[in-house]
Amino acid sequence: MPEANGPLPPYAPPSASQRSLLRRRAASFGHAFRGVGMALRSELHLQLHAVATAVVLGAGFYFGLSLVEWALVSLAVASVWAAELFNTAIETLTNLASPGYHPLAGKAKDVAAAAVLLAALGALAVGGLVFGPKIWALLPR
Ligand SMILES: Nc1ncnc2c1ncn2[C@@H]1O[C@H](COP(=O)(O)OP(=O)(O)OP(=O)(O)O)[C@@H](O)[C@H]1O
Repeated sequence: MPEANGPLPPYAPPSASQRSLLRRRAASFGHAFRGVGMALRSELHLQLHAVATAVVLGAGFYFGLSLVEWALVSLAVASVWAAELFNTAIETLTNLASPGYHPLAGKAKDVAAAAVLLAALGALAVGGLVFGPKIWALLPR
């Protein structure tokens, strides 16, 4: 480990194994973005989330949220997106594994949907607590 302000170690170009690691990491990001794109194209719920996210970000800038408020809103928005994406993945796998009716398939889908509901309720609570007082203050009295 070089001393602070000490001489920098000589530049070593990434080795072949490091380059392939970087390529794999970059490919993983590509797969993840492709997953978001595919889910967005097929799922109406996610399209609505995209609109809701744009509205929330716009409202956040309009009201000039504090850093902590931005952190809470970001977590709430991300948790709903994550829950929806997991739900889509579980629905897709369930349809593949059990195209016909099966109580376990129904259970998997219901539990995945419950996770979305929970994330959405949490986001609603955060949205109400962060934006509620600001909107209230704008209302004419
Ligand atoms: N293969 C199945 N076997 C048993 N029950 C199922 C099956 N598929 C769906 N269900 C039941 O029907 C409900 C709705 O399933 P569906 O696949 O239509 O999901 P959804 O919530 O309408 O999804 P989305 O609207 O996001 O596509 C499930 O939550 C589950 O209770």
